[in-house]
Amino acid sequence: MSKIYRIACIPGDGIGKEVVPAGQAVLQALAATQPGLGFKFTSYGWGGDWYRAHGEMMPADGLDALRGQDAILFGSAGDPHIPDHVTLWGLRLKICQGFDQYANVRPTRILPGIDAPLKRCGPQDLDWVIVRENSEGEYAGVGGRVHQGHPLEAATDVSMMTRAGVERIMRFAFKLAQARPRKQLTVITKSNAQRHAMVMWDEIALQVSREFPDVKWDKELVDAATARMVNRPATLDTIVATNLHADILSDLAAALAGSLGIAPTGNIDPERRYPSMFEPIHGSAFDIMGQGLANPVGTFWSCVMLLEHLGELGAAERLMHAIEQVTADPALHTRDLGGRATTAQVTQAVCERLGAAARQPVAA
Ligand SMILES: NC(=O)c1ccc[n+]([C@@H]2O[C@H](COP(=O)([O-])OP(=O)(O)OC[C@H]3O[C@@H](n4cnc5c(N)ncnc54)[C@H](O)[C@@H]3O)[C@@H](O)[C@H]2O)c1
Ligand SMILES: O=C(O)[C@H](O)[C@@H](O)C(=O)O
Ligand SMILES: [K+]
Ligand SMILES: [Mn+2]
Repeated sequence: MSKIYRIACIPGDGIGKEVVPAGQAVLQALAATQPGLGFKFTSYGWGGDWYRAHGEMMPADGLDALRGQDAILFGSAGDPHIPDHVTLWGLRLKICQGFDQYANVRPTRILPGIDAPLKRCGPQDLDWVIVRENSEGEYAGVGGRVHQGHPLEAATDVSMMTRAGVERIMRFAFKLAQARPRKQLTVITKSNAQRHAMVMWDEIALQVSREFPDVKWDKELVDAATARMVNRPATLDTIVATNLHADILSDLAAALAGSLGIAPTGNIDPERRYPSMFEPIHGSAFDIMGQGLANPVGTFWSCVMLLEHLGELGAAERLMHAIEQVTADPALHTRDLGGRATTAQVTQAVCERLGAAARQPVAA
């Protein structure tokens, strides 16, 4: 039985336009070497260029086009000539919130061949998954601005947390921690300073923890967590944090594992009411866009997560193996990793490794 998955591709802006086609190329190479697996890609030219032409980042009814797809492969929202809040809210958040993709999952490991910056941290010491609450908190969008330009101008961004929202992300994180070998979860908080919503966050963590007696868990204030990530990385495994805290911690995690260009993410609707969306955690990278220098590995690893979400575990494993063979070779490192390889060379190398793997005789 042949399965053709429908994948919506939204390159967006900046290096998103370079890494998403690279991701499609490796998925295509995977399908070409695996009978019974296929992809039908539909690309959407939404983002900054669409905004210049139509006055919005994506069409008002754009979610309807995505609704019937099996998954979404996303690049980045962010254009040097459009305010960042317009691009982010008009595209990425419109999809994440519109499809209630409330669990943002961000694995970090030091891949083979990567020279990570911490001198006392070997690959075995850093193997984390950060679970980012992806629907509310600091990204609730609640707030306002009045009397602009006047001395009495005022502005607020209100972090909104709901019991339902916190319960579901805690449950997701405990379940994920339970499925990992160490069964260990660290709940990131700031309930010393933020005395309402973060206190509720802590209380709900404790309540949900009772459903998972086999998971060891602890609590860490977010500022101390940054130091722990650097000084005692091996004491962490699964981590759950609010929308903004996890956004920040995951860029730090990516840097500690070698580069922002490697880190993947899935914006997941665990209930599968809507398609989930996979993307590298990085943004448009204005400083290198259009030069063919972007590291596509974060997008490739996001494709692995996409395949896992679709239940294609064998294909996911094959792709991850090909990625790791390529990162193991310093001649195939892009500039962010200290190398000279281009996006195209890394992409071709992963496609070649997939072809070679397909030709290996299958062990009986
Ligand atoms: N999910 C998203 O759509 C998303 C995520 C982050 C930032 N953004 C947007 O992107 C724009 C730029 O944001 P920023 O500069 O803070 O973050 P960024 O992630 O775009 O770039 C930060 C630094 O990391 C480098 N970098 C990032 N990805 C790389 C890759 N694949 N290969 C090599 N180097 C890479 C960049 O060159 C830059 O020096 C902003 O508009 C921001 O809002 C969007
Ligand atoms: O806050 C943002 O800009 C986004 O969350 C982005 O940084 C991301 O990590 O997706
Ligand atoms: K991105
Ligand atoms: Mn981010």
